[in-house]
Amino acid sequence: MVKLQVNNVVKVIEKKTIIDNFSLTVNSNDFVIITGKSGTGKTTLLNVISGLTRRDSGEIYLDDALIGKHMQNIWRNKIGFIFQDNLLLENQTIKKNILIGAKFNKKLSDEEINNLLISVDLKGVSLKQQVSTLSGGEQQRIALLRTMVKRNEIIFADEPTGNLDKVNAISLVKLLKDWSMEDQHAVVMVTHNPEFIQFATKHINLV
Ligand SMILES: Nc1ncnc2c1ncn2[C@@H]1O[C@H](COP(=O)(O)OP(=O)(O)OP(=O)(O)O)[C@@H](O)[C@H]1O
Repeated sequence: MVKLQVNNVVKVIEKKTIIDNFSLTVNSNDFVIITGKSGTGKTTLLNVISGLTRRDSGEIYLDDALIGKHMQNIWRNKIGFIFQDNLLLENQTIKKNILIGAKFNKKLSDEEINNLLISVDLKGVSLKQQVSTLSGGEQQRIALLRTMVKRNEIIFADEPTGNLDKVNAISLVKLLKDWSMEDQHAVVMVTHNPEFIQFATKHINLV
């Protein structure tokens, strides 16, 4: 099923065409990876097709509904974001950080949260523990959970492994991929790391 349809999108910044007639079909089970050298427009593209940034022309459809040039609430509830800087609430507990994501959805029991933590290899941490006591990789997994519990239909991720070492980076992308396959969430991820292409159902290299 087509989740997101991007047709001939153009983005011009300061008279420079950064995105030139870009088209993409994202199905509900797609794991799209966008690579490209620095400055090729990866972040700009992600921001435009996710509605964070206004496009100059072209069409974007989400679930067959044409999305206006400005992001709308109806669309916002369907999409989630993961960034390099995960912006957790440093002085709050693991539980509180995860539940921020569940706010618009349902209340999760401690047992459900513990099961989620196990699913991202964080067995043994306490729900009352401050997130600041976790390592960078562990914090990034909490950020991933926070996004997952929103159950958005499509996740846009911009260099989500940027702060992680190689082992943690690959493990995070695997988690994202497993989750997207199990629950049929689409993912569109921007990365400079060609190692992740192995996980892609669609790969786009910007030049
Ligand atoms: N707000 C802005 N004002 C001016 N130029 C911009 C702006 N945003 C992006 N650009 C330009 O658009 C081009 C693409 O930038 P973008 O950040 O999308 O590339 P990128 O592929 O994500 O790069 P990197 O891998 O280094 O993060 C660059 O030349 C950048 O200077």
